[in-house]
Amino acid sequence: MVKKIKTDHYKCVYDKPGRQILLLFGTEYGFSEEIAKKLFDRICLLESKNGQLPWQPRVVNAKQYECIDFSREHVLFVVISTAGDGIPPTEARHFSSWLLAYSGDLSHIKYSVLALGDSNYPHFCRTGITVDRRLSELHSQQIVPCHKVDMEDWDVINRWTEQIITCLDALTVEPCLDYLVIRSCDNDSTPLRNKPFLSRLKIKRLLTSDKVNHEDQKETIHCEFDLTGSEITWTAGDALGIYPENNPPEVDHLLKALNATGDEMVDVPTWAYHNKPDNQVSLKHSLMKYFDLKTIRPELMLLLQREADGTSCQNKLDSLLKEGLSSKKNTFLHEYLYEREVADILEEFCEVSSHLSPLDILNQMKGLQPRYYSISSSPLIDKDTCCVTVAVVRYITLGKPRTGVTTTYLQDRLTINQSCPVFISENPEFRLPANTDIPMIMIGPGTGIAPFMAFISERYFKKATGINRLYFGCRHQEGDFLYREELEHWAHKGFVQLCVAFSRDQPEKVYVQHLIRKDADLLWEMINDQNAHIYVCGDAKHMAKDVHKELVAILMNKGNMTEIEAEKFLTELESKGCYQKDVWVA
Ligand SMILES: Cc1cc2nc3c(=O)[nH]c(=O)nc-3n(C[C@H](O)[C@H](O)[C@H](O)COP(=O)(O)O)c2cc1C
Repeated sequence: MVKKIKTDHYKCVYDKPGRQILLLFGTEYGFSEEIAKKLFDRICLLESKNGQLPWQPRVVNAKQYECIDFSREHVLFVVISTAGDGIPPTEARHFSSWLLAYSGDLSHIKYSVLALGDSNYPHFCRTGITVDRRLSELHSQQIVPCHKVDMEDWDVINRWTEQIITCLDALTVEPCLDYLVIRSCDNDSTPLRNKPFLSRLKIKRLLTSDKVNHEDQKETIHCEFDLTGSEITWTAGDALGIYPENNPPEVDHLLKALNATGDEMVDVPTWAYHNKPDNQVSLKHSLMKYFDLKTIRPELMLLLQREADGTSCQNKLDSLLKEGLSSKKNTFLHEYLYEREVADILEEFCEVSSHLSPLDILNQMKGLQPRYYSISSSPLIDKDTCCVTVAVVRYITLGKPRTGVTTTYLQDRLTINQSCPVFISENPEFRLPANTDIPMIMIGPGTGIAPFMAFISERYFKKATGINRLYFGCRHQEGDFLYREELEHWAHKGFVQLCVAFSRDQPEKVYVQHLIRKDADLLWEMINDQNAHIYVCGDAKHMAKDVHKELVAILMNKGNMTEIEAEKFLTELESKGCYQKDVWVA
């Protein structure tokens, strides 16, 4: 059986005049690209009315914005996410800076922006909002209001898409011959998300103890990747993107649920790294490398529902989908999906899924995305070795053991001297102070310690004289005190002021924010008199918020500020780069 799945028709070249549309995406994790391509497909389905020439959508990655002649573009749809602590995705940063600095007239452009984000982060959808505002300042005409998407809220995405489709119906655009040639400017040799470097795993070591037997024992590893021969450069504070492979028994399980052998040949999907057009691989290979077996897209449920007419699955599917696809409005569906993987769903609704072809199902599956880990080593010390700190994810849902894809790939499957695709994700808003005398307050519990290992080793290497005060937190002193030896060595030398919160070694929980509260006088002096830089790394949802609250309390109590003044003070520190965060939502 040889069938096509999603050939790369997105790279099409138009050789006849038409009405052109630019679909520009800026992505860190691939979702913006997926939506831009969906909009492309939707536009392609539009029929021309009254003898008008067809629409000619072109999907372009914002990293290639230099190929675009904006004076020749008339219809622009931007799909862009926000990354880091409210910054544009790595590959869209030059575009974003260019747009902010551009002072020409873009009044001929009709546009709309879809801003992707996650409301758990303080700067929700900041990049999309900024792009929307800037286009409006440059006198472009907004034809559909900017929509903000909270995580994967398909209700909002579909609403935006449909508004665009309706708008296009009434839009008059002068047809012309397409000028856009993308490939000519895609000559950057630096390994990036879609062009990773195959890096050898040199060292892997367990950072947590396998001797003590706590019930809540963590499993965290340190991995060292060899970058020799790559053109990769990085700065302390950046992250390493790693492409994992799925677990073979889980792939076999899914193949069984798909009624496939795995030997069927399929096209390499369009999002695959090292994508060669018209390349074919076995279905098993494709599932190993390119598909997310864990996340169930609501579209898969819709597909099953469409096919469920008259079967015993119909009621269940109808009730799951009754409130729509939105994660906000249909928590019932999303909680249900959260506990399951693709194979579970296919098995549960096998009466329907057994009538679908593997390709029907594959076309509703999410692409396997790279995962990002803050780099825990400094390039000044060894530019060819890039280290990461990874907490291995294992959990149980519905009585079945589940695993995090990349974390167990690194721990259980990738062996020493084997290679995997990696690339750098820059984090320009998380940087050491240029002046080595500046004191630093670093707050990084758990794997949040990673970039501080890079920061401290770099400052140690440079013989920096500024104070390095580190707040680290873990569950148990004997168990998950990550990099204990290195940290205690630096502390012993007086280079690091080490403050550790062991949350579960006593009846009452102690976290980093509690230590910060106790050090209020000292921290106020460091911030107010010594212009210390504050760094926070780790969980955005709880830890970073609690630490922020504690900093506000210090400014109020020790600096006699009102809450509003304290918040303003921290915002100013943030805008001067003196309060930086590298946070994530687990
Ligand atoms: C490390 C990290 C940082 C993020 N920072 C923000 C943020 O500051 N503001 C926001 O609204 N969303 C933030 N997000 C959420 C992403 O914007 C959201 O997941 C989006 O759907 C990703 O789209 P993409 O795959 O096209 O990059 C962050 C996500 C991650 C993993």
